[in-house]
Amino acid sequence: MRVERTTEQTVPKEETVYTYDELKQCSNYLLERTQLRPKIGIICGSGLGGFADQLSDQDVFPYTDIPNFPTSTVEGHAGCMVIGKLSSIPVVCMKGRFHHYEGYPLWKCTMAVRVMKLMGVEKLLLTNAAGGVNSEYNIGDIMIIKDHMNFQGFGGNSPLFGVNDERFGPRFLAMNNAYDRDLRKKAKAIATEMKIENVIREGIYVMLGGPTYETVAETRMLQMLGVDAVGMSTVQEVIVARHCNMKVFALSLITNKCVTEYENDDMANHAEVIAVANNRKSEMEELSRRIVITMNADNTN
Ligand SMILES: O=P(O)(O)O[C@H]1O[C@H](CO)[C@@H](O)[C@H]1O
Ligand code: HPA
Repeated sequence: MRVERTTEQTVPKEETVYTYDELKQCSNYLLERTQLRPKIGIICGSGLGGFADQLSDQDVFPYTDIPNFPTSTVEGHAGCMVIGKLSSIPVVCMKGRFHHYEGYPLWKCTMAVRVMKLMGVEKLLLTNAAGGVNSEYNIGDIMIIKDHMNFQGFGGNSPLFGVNDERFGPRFLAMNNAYDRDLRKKAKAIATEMKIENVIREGIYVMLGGPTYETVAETRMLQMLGVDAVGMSTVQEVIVARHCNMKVFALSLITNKCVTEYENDDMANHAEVIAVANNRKSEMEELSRRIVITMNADNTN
């Protein structure tokens, strides 16, 4: 089902998943318009798209120009693909991701990961803004994602639902070590070099459907389950990236503390999420830059 918006109404329509050829059309469109051949892909979280501005020799493609592409509708997600060089390394960067709550099915939210794969991308760096569930986490902490809980999967939804196309990957997929152990270890060493180890955490991310933030009862449940941070993205992209055998590394910026007391009137809000992302911009960008250099130097697969 797809949700198609008109000015007055929301009309659900039948829709089938992208074919291999449709995704190939997208990757061909991009490859025909850039000299660069990136092997590293980046997906930027809410308010974190400024990362793409660091790239030199940029070729910029608004999603609205790329054939078959969805559009970004959320503030803090500019909605373009930037191909350029980061410290001389060719990369392709999504400045704006697609979320399930925007009305896109999970297979549609993740289509750009497969487009990147068809372009030749082998490694994926993802960032997101997330709420701190772990009571020891502070606003502005940067969490290296160690693992996730796929709540959509528990509920019977997956970006891999439907007929499996073996050209992308296998029908059944192991998900241990989804967030590459070696890259996580190296990222911690980089954080120490940068002298930001005091704000670095490593933990478990969960994606809920949104767009509501969590109730007190939901946050308490997540704490009991061992969740450290909660957001509304990333998990589906990681599943699709692992399905096509990309190496994955991901960072959550803790933009707010989830409320666990009924007497607490703090209200999570997107303006605060964007503001915190803006404040931590330089650390997130420098850490990500150094991780890209590390990913580029790593020849294992
Ligand atoms: O995960 P990203 O895209 O960073 O965005 C996060 O911020 C928004 C909520 O403020 C949600 O979309 C949540 O997922
Ligand atoms: N909950 C869910 N998603 C989020 C949050 C949150 O508290 N903060 C940023 N994205």
